[in-house]
Amino acid sequence: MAHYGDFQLEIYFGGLHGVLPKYPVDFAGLERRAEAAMAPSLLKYVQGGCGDELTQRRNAEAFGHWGLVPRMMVDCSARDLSVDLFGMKLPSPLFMAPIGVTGLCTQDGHGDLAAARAAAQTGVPLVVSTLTNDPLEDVAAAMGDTPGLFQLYTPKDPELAASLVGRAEAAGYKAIVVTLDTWVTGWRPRDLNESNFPQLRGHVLSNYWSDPRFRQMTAKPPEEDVAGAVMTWAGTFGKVLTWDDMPWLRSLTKLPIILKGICHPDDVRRAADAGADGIYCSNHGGRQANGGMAAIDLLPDVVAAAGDMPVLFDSGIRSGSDVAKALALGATAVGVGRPYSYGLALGGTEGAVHVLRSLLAEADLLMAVDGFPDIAALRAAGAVRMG
Ligand SMILES: Cc1cc2nc3c(=O)[nH]c(=O)nc-3n(C[C@H](O)[C@H](O)[C@H](O)COP(=O)(O)O)c2cc1C
Ligand SMILES: O=C(O)C(=O)c1ccccc1
Repeated sequence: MAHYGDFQLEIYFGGLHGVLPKYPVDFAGLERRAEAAMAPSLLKYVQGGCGDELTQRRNAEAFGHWGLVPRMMVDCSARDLSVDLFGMKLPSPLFMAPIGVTGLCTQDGHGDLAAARAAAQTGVPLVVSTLTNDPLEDVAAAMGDTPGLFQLYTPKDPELAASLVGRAEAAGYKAIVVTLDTWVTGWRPRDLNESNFPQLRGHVLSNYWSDPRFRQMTAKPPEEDVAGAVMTWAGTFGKVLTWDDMPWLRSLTKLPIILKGICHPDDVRRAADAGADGIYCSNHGGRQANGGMAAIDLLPDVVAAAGDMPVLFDSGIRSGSDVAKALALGATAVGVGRPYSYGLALGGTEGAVHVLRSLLAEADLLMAVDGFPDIAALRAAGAVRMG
């Protein structure tokens, strides 16, 4: 039986023939390489966060005060990392979180397609941002048999919202992830000090440019007047959503709706009452609000309130043990964010695949050593809070 952990032996055996891994297998090494390779403005945008980035740092550091307790004499020679999510049988609990500048992360500007191909190669689903350099239909087509989810930034124009969701459904996406925490952009000093905001320079707006409704909203076709179209985009980008909008959102699609940015158990209950199908616990990687708690510390209460609803999680996942801890604390599926952007920047599809395989190999080997043959066992064991 093949296991994700086999990547380890592949690397060691490669070394016997003088072949070393092309990219670092750890986050710190990966980030160092990305710092040297990426264009400074893109690096700032990806690496940076809100305020003094306290929440962003906490997100990653907080995994350190959660511990797994190993169990021995359990046969873990065969491991099963698969999970069920809305009827999809996924080979692993990992997914790629939506990253709106994925398109820019490869030099050719087609990073969204490169990420989609990484999804195709690994079976790790990609949550495709509203902000892409290639239209959502083209990104879906590059995913092969791996399911994709579409992340919606809900525009103020209701017809544009309906059009984007309808296109996603028609293109075969399996769920709509509605991001709630970004109708306005957080205070990001690294970007502000350089006036660095890629969208306002006309990047990653292809889903708008290609949209029939958006094209009705601009005076001239976007190709002829990028600056004008960008202003139309800025005018419609972020609708202020409240619970009263849920019936309308629900009416747009038959697909499962997942609400991204939910961190409070009362909001979980309201989401369930309002007809949401899934919860996505995340603080946007500390990019939107600073001063908050680490997302992983909020996950247990979110899971408890969610009952049978699946809970997706991201914010601070940097290693396979982080993945395992999020699962032990009740996440149904775990999102990797910044690390795969760095993988894309270093080696396109190959680099992203490397990052995903490294995370999965570490999680798999941890489960093997610690006596958890599958995700259910990990979840049943839980994690212990220290300090
Ligand atoms: C550069 C960048 C762009 C992002 N763009 C989006 C986006 O378009 N839509 C969205 O819902 N979240 C977006 N996010 C948030 C991610 O989906 C995810 O919540 C975050 O990256 C998790 O934090 P981590 O990468 O530090 O683990 C973005 C994150 C980064 C780093
Ligand atoms: O950069 C982000 O995190 C992001 O998702 C975003 C997208 C559009 C406007 C502001 C923030």
